[in-house]
Amino acid sequence: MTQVLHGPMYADIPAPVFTPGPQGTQITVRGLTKYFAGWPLYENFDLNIPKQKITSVFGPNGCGKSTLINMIAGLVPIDSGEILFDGKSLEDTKIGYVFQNYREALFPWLRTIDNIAYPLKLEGRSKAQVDRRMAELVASFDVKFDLNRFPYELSGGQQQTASIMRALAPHPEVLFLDEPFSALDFEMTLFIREKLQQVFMQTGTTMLLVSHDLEEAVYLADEVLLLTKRPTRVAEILRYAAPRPRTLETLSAPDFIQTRKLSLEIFQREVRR
Ligand SMILES: Nc1ncnc2c1ncn2[C@@H]1O[C@H](COP(=O)(O)OP(=O)(O)OP(=O)(O)O)[C@@H](O)[C@H]1O
Repeated sequence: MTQVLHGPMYADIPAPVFTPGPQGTQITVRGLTKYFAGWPLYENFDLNIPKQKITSVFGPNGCGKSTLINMIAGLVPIDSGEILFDGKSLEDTKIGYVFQNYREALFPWLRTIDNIAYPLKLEGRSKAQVDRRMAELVASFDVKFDLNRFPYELSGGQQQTASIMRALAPHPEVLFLDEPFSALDFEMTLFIREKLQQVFMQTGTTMLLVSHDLEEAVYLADEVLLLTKRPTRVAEILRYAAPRPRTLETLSAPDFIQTRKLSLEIFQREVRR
């Protein structure tokens, strides 16, 4: 008589159990898979992004830094996997997004002030609530330019400042920034970088920042997420705990230099692999 030694060959494969990240995790990514034109970019990718921290995303060209934050922010569909924000879905989470290309980010037919207030109006806030929030934003960004101008009448740095103010207006739980400085000159980069740091210190908003510039990535970060070439995995996550505010002196401090050096070594190892 034939004995059945194993279970049924065609039993359904059980769905993987969702394992939440450790205490203090804001975004949990599990089993994320994304193919472009039949080629895997991410396959079964897991990640925990900490709450009330700045995470910088750095990695080889084309490894999928922008696609990663765009998938988490719901701008690019995923093939499979699960992404939760503090245990909630994206639909139940307030997010803000700052695009690299500020020229196309603001509505050209709205005055800058109305661009910034736009998400508050979408939320149905009263005029008094909008005015109060606008006053707070103007104070915290120390805005010196005329918000009644149209975006095309502003400099690039002023437009990007307005984009960041708009993204922060509704008090997002998470702020996504895709290379927010790359289209700005050096002076404006320094200015906006400091503003972002100030806002972070005031509000503790979780930020996920894609950067091409390693110095900038480390300077702002609590964690540097280093990615591999595609199919993309986490190469390493480096913690950088220098106190804030970080200043020009930070750039020559031993722990900053050490973190940047280690990031560069990991990056080069992954590029050569
Ligand atoms: N809509 C798309 N269709 C096909 N391929 C895409 C699409 N979007 C992105 N890709 C490919 O996916 C890969 C990752 O792109 P992504 O822009 O996310 O990378 P990145 O790391 O941000 O790039 P970079 O370092 O150049 O800014 C690239 O090879 C890109 O060509």
